Amino acid sequence: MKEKTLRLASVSIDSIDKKGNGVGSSLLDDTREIEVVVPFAIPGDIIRAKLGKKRKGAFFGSIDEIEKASSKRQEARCKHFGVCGGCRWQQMPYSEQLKIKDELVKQIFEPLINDKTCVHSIIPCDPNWGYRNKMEYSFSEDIKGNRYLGLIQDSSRGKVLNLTECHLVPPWFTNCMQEVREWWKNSNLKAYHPYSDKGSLRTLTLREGVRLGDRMAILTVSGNPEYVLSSSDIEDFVNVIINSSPVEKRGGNWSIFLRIQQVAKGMATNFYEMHLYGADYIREVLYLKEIPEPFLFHISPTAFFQPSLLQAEKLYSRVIELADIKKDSIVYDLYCGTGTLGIIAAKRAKHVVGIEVCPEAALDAKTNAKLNEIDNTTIFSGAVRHVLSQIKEEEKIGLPDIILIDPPRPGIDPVAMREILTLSTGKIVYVSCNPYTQFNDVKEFLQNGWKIESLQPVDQFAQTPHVENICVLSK
Ligand SMILES: C[S@@+](CC[C@H](N)C(=O)[O-])C[C@H]1O[C@@H](n2cnc3c(N)ncnc32)[C@H](O)[C@@H]1O
Repeated sequence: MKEKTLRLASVSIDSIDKKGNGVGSSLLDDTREIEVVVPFAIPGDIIRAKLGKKRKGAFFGSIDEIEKASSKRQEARCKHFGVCGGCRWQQMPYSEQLKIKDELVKQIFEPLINDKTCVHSIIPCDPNWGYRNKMEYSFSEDIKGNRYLGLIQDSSRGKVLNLTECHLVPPWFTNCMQEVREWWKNSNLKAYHPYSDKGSLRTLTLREGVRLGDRMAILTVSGNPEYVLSSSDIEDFVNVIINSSPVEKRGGNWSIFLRIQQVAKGMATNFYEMHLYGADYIREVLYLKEIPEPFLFHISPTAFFQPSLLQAEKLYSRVIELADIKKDSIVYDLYCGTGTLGIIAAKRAKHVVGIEVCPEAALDAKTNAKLNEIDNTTIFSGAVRHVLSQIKEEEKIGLPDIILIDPPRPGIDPVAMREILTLSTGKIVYVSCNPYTQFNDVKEFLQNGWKIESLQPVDQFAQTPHVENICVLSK
């Protein structure tokens, strides 16, 4: 097949877009100024870019050659850099990444803040390599039958890279994933193909409870009955995982699950979990600033946990500091996950209410309250929008003095927002891993009489463009 020749343009990169791509301008045909988005380019670079499609007013380009490198450019650490969609900022020193993230949060919130708003400097990610405690790898097969297990390639619509190194995770993740790839290559199992609904293997998720050395592996497979795994396939998988790092050599537990993902046209996707081996959770221990005793958390396979232990400790310590909880405070912890923030807050508060939609995480939150000898919390399993209206109707639990909010990336849904706005409270501490959706929500709070007290960015995602942000609101 003849390869399409793409037009070339020299692009001076001067900014970064929402996804962390370089953005710059170029003169097309020496006359027309165009905007070009170039993945892996950074401000100060002059790039000869191959021009692709125009999307939302800008051309999408790829690096053909770096004509002049930015003075900030450095050698990437990983051999997969530039292809892998995992960490896209390795070509910038970490100090530069922090500067950009710090500026980005200020830029996003600029229309909502004034001279009185306290904008704190970003809390760095330390260490900024090897910090992740969870990674999901995808199985894929091409038409020639070549098999791939690894991360999705950048800008590729799901093409998978056979990863052999990764510096965001501890080494055992990559070793274990490679052992699973070898096992798969010697088996008759096919990778799942979403368009045809054929094949078995979808993803391999690895998680770690860092302090106690617990490790979890979750194999997600198709729910199509034609492609179920045999008991010997499952047994082999378990053995591969256990033998990849035997517990006798390292301490800590293995926890292994099979997750069955059932898709049917017009129906919501269903997940079923089969516990295959070891404990049905991993444990994590957290140390918080100015709280002498450590906290212990059990985490189920489907439950959310912050992606880096050390950054989670810094994030939670800062949230508790900014919330300034008093002995008689009633605290609501919305989107509470395994109960982490609420349980820590409960040490200082009169009562804490946690709300979490994932039933397994809500159950973990109840277990975690007991494990930490906390008896002043009530955990509700359900969506924030439903539980808040139920709490108000029943009038058994007092209204909050402080609300902690930590929703998923899309932010607070409109019905939940309406419910939160009807709660009379003095303070909101809003944590988000997506400052863009956080900005929209905060704008709505401001339209309803709230004001921003402070902003505190926290870097939980070094080597990537993502940033976490805390916003404190008062009324
Ligand atoms: C970013 S996590 C934060 C969890 C927790 N605060 C922590 O630090 O571990 C967001 C949590 O919100 C939960 N969630 C998502 N949508 C929800 C909803 N509509 N109502 C309640 N919880 C929801 C998710 O299951 C997830 O546990």
